[in-house]
Amino acid sequence: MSESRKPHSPLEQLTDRLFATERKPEDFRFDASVARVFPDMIRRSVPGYTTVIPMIEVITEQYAQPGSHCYDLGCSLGASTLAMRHGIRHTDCTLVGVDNSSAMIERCEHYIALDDSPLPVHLRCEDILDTELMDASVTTLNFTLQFVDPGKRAGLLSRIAEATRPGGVLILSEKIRFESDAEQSIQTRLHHEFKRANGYSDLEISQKRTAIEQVLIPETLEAHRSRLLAAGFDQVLVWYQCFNFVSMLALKAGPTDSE
Ligand SMILES: C[S@@+](CC[C@H](N)C(=O)[O-])C[C@H]1O[C@@H](n2cnc3c(N)ncnc32)[C@H](O)[C@@H]1O
Ligand SMILES: O=C(O)C(=O)C[C@]1(C(=O)O)C=C[C@@H](O)C=C1
Repeated sequence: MSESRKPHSPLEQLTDRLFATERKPEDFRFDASVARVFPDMIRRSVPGYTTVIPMIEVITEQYAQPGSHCYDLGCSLGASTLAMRHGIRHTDCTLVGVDNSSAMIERCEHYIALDDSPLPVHLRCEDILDTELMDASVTTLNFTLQFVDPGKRAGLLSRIAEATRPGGVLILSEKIRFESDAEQSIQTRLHHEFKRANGYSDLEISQKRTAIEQVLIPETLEAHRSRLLAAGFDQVLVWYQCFNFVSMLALKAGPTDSE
């Protein structure tokens, strides 16, 4: 077999060039071509991603409760799942990763197998809108809710809040939009500069923007905050922001919180 026809190993680190040449406009999907380059794509596209992932481990360590379930909803290749796995200190916790892209789940299995932590990871190739949630202490939606139909977001968050134990949390990372047009335009420009600094061309930035326009629907921080409170969480705080990307922590009050 010639060098160029060798099959890629499932874990080979490939550079994202998906939007580098002119292509016909099509909605972005998490298919096999995206799964192949995803570690490179998300690191070069989401400001703060390389900080958020290790902090998910720190937050999970604080809030994972013995005997509870921990969920990573929209786990992709398992970067956030592995951060949770390393943060969980209780051997009787059940860690579940869910994604409805079979290309992502297949590769995720390889990454999980390579990781040496003993806690089992249960992977489900399912829609997070249908997946069963119960007795949770930590749930993560790391840049996933933004891809869910806006009309279905409140129902999902209510189901998560209902499944969460007192003292448990939801880690919610999202691309956001801003009330003020002036701020929207500054933060978008800075995000695009971040992409440029990471080697993306103007063509790549503009074609990706068109591809995600109808698929990734950002909301304001206030919309997130009020919906999380309405869903049944007691407190919402922003623990990270870089340009138009934020990560929030939504908490359910614990048994000792009012003392
Ligand atoms: C930006 S990626 C998440 C990144 C990942 N959490 C990480 O930290 O590396 C979004 C993922 O959500 C998945 N996704 C989007 N909508 C979904 C849904 N309704 N049900 C299940 N997975 C979904 C996509 O397939 C994709 O893998
Ligand atoms: O907003 C953009 O330009 C992005 O590329 C963001 C984003 C994301 O936030 O998930 C979009 C799709 C890919 O999953 C990687 C990054």
